[in-house]
Amino acid sequence: MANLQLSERVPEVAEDGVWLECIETGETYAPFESIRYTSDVDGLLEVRYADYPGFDAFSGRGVWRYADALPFEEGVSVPEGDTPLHHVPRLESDVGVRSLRIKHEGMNPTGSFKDRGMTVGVQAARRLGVERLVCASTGNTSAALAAYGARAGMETLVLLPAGKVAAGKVAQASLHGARILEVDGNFDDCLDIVRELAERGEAYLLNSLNPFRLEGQKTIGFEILERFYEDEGRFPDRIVLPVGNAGNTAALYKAFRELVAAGALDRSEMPTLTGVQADGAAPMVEAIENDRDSVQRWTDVETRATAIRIGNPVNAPKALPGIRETGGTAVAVSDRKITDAQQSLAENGIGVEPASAASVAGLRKLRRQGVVDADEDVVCLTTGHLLKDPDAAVAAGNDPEPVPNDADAVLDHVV
Ligand SMILES: Cc1ncc(COP(=O)(O)O)c(C=O)c1O
Ligand SMILES: N[C@@H](CCOP(=O)(O)O)C(=O)O
Repeated sequence: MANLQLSERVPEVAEDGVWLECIETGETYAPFESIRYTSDVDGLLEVRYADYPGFDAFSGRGVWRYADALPFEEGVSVPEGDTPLHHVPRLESDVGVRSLRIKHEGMNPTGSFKDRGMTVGVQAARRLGVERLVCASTGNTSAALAAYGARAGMETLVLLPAGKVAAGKVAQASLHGARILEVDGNFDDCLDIVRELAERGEAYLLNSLNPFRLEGQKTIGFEILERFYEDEGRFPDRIVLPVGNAGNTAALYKAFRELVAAGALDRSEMPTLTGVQADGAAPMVEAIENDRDSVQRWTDVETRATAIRIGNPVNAPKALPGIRETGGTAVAVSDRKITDAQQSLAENGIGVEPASAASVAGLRKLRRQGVVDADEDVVCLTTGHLLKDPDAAVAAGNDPEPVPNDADAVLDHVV
């Protein structure tokens, strides 16, 4: 059973009040010594700090506004974070909750939340002096790693499941100069290979197994709480998010635990974490429904929301306690409902890729089931931009209508 308690003792291995801790064994590690943080460690690592700051310590903008809660003062930055928390009054009344806001992470520089992780993760790579970066990806991680690796002047390898990555993401990885290695397997197979490369010391792994990645991603939680409080004078009751490798679920829970440790948030104020997966790739939902402490890997996964086509969420040991400790749940939705939600968001002016829309589809389902109450304040996380997956957008949107090259004929056509 994972121990996610934020310890009070500062171990000798700490550098500037920062260390790594195994969540299974409690073993502590120097933060910037080894690039093989997956080999001799029994469980997932988490970054721990001697001090946890409250909201009043934060200043500036974007991810680095939260530098006091991060392992570095600055990172390899494009810059990232500071994404909108949209009001959606029509969708709010359609879903039937007291308030609904959309935190649109698609507005990050490469179009997904991964940038928040990479600004910290690639800085860690710099600090470690590594030259070669690697990731497995359903697309967005590869786009972000390629961009941040390029900015840091590092060699970047990305392993993708052949034929299963949306066009916009491959285009990004390609133009930013990553070597794109297409594997005849799914994302989980790619991650197995990447872990082995990292364990052999051949490259620095920048998937969300890397604890520094999740430090950047926890700033989503800080931003949501700060902005919501500024607007409404209270914290949201619930955050609904799509789940793939479960990094964001783990990262948001860490943000809440740190704010509690700082005395800036009461435990009872932690928003309820609510994960959403696609019907065809729902191992986390299965674990929650069966009250299990770990997930069982799904070897056959399929969904139109290719970003979350994942059968073995590596952050489950951090994320399952996050869902349970906040009183949350997890739910699976069909591809049809994901597309409906993508269309609803688009009708409200918010363009997202399919995986992102899973959050709204999940909220609708839970509201219908009465799991979410009508008097709740809810934030849905939308994780990637519409242009990431142009084929899905074209399939879900209106078809172009051919018209003659003549103004009168165009008017005749539109009346
Ligand atoms: C667009 C998008 N949404 C959601 C997810 C799932 O996020 P997580 O892996 O943090 O659960 C991913 C990648 O995994 C993604 O690319
Ligand atoms: N959706 C992800 C899958 C990998 O997730 P990571 O957060 O562990 O890097 C992607 O975009 O590749």
